[in-house]
Amino acid sequence: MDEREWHEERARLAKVMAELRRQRDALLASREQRAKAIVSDRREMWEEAPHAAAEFDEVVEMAQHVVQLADRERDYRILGDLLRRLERMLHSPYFARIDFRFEGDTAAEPVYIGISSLTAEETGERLIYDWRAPIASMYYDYGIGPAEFAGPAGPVRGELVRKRQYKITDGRIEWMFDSDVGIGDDILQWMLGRNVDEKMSSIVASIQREQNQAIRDDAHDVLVVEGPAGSGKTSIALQRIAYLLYRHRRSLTSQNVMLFAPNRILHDYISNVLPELGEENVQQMTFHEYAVQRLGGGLEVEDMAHHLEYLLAGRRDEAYATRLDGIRMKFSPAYLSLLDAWVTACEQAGMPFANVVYQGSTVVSAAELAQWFYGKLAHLPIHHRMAKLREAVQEKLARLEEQKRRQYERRLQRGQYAGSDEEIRREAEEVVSRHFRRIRLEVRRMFVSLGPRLYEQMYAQAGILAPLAAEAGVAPERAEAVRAQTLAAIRAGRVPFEDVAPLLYLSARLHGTAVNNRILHVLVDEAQDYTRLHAEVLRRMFPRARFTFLGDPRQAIHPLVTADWLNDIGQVFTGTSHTTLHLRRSYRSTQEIVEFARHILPGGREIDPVRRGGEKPRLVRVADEDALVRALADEVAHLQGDGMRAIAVVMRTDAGCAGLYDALAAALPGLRRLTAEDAAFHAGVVLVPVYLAKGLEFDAVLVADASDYQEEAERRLLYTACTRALHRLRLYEWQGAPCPLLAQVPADLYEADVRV
Ligand SMILES: Nc1ncnc2c1ncn2[C@@H]1O[C@H](COP(=O)(O)OP(=O)(O)OP(=O)(O)O)[C@@H](O)[C@H]1O
Repeated sequence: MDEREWHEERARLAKVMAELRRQRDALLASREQRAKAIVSDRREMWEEAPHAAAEFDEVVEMAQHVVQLADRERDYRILGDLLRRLERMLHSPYFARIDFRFEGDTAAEPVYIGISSLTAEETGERLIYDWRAPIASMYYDYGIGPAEFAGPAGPVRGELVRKRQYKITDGRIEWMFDSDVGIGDDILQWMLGRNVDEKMSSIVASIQREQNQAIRDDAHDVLVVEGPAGSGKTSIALQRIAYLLYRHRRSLTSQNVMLFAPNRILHDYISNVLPELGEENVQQMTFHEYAVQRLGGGLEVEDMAHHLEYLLAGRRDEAYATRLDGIRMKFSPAYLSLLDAWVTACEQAGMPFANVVYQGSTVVSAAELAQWFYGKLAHLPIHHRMAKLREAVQEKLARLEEQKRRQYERRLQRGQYAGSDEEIRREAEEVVSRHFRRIRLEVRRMFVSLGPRLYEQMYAQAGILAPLAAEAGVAPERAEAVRAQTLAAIRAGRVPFEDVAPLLYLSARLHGTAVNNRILHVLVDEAQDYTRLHAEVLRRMFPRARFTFLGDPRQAIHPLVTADWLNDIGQVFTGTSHTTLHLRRSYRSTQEIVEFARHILPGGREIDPVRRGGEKPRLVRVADEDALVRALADEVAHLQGDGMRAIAVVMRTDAGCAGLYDALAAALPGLRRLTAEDAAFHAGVVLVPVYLAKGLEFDAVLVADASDYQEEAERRLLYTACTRALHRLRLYEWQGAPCPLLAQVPADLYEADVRV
């Protein structure tokens, strides 16, 4: 790039910076004025607040004051948001420019692209386009040559004649260069060569074409994004949220979007991306948190982490074997039919209603509920019946409350209570409505508990699992053992992981519709760890939502979960428009790490690493635990010397981490152990079980117990562990106990080392 171009670009940047500063200063002044007005409004309001016996006019005036104050406060907040956006732009106003020649024109127009748009106030000139604007999509989708974007009246065609990328920091151009294909690999290399930060960053400056398609898909109700480890699925989820919030800004706010991720650590790790993009964080949940919320208190619901720990580290006894048989049956497609059949049966008879009892007396009896349910409501579908039943109970309670209130009022009037009629009425109302609030809570509890009771009732039927057993390859008598085990758990108030989705499904069938109408878009990251039943539950619980599922079947860490339903999404979301996008490239790890990791999996060869060279992974053999600890400590020191900050010692289980922690912490002061109870990501040196490391990334990964991955079902687990690494990967085996899952990895893909 020649000096003249540098000069022009610097001059343009100076013009943009001057406009940004002008707008910032104007905003600051206007905000200050508003702040003063708010303070004086508040003071005036308190000083002139009408006294208790105020005239009607005074009260009306006061109410107007309150509304005006609320308006001013809202404006003040909006100004604050705008100001934050301008401050961010003052730091780095744009990251790219495309020059586009509209069809029929002779000259090309430069289009500068940044996190937000900017228009010059005096001239109306558009100085920067938001990366989400339709015209900006050409930056991601095309190289030099013919290009088009979606205009309001159809495609707008023309030619891209230049594509330029910038790195601007604190209003200074650090570098810029032109590229003629996609987004220059140089930039990508530069972005990927960095070290892991405390939190994930946005990727707007280098979104790749295949990713852009996923981010901007707006034509489908259900979108599935499948791609290998490090292909940017989590990044896509977040930039897609930002895109949807922009595109539908009149009808969609952050309150209407829900993001499911596997654990709180990951939630914390990604929590900066949306604010960085100028958007508020959306609602984030784990499926477990959602289940606890839906199923009400009083039940002990097992989460994924504790469940996996049990599967991987639990004692292999009779109970363990029974549980495994149970999981096989409960994850099979036929289980859904069994649950449906049970609901159908209960539509005819046997719904497990309970008496609603308050202070020893029955307010609504189970028999009465059943009479309504199977009587005048019998013609309705079950969830309508349930809604009507609730209404009927509410009405009955309202009548009862009125009756009680009158009774109580009469008692007060007859008694010693000294007060005006009005005071007596108010006193009676207060006391009685306090009681009825509690009764209503009891009613709510009874309805919420119907799901678990229905499930328990199903498991109380001998032979109920028999039809499933054959399909899941489980002997009939084993099915009875599963039944007894599940029944005992549910009766003890425990909900094992494999029963959580079924239970929620039953609840959804019962209470279905009226829930979560506010949520209009649900995104599910790490979708490969969900079963079809999970998806059925989500569909029913968010009836107005569109869905985005992002996952990688090769990283399904549950040994018995196969996310086949993701390939058959139309079966779950019948009657919706849906599509699946496949990503091929992997951005996280060096080429050497991807090469190594993909040999762990059958069929892993299709993964296309972005060409970024590094060191070969190293396989280290150690004699005993002392040698392991020494080798790990030396390696960490060495990696830190090379500038790596985020280093994970990954083990198969939490029990493994607990066993190694004391010895390793003595050799590595500052080591942190991450457990399922943690809610924050730390970019230092951590000891972590693999199922908690999923979704995260580290500069270097040290798989401390490679010898322990012995079973075929654990391939995906080992693959997931290895693919957390950006730059360096080390695996440690016991001498004489090689990991059979590494047998197919060609010897020239790693370096072998022996430490004794
Ligand atoms: N287009 C891109 N430009 C720059 N960096 C990218 C791009 N796409 C992905 N990355 C980076 O690659 C890494 C992996 O991305 P991300 O975590 O979103 O992938 P993933 O598919 O969710 O991975 P996994 O399935 O292994 O959890 C992140 O550091 C992300 O910032």
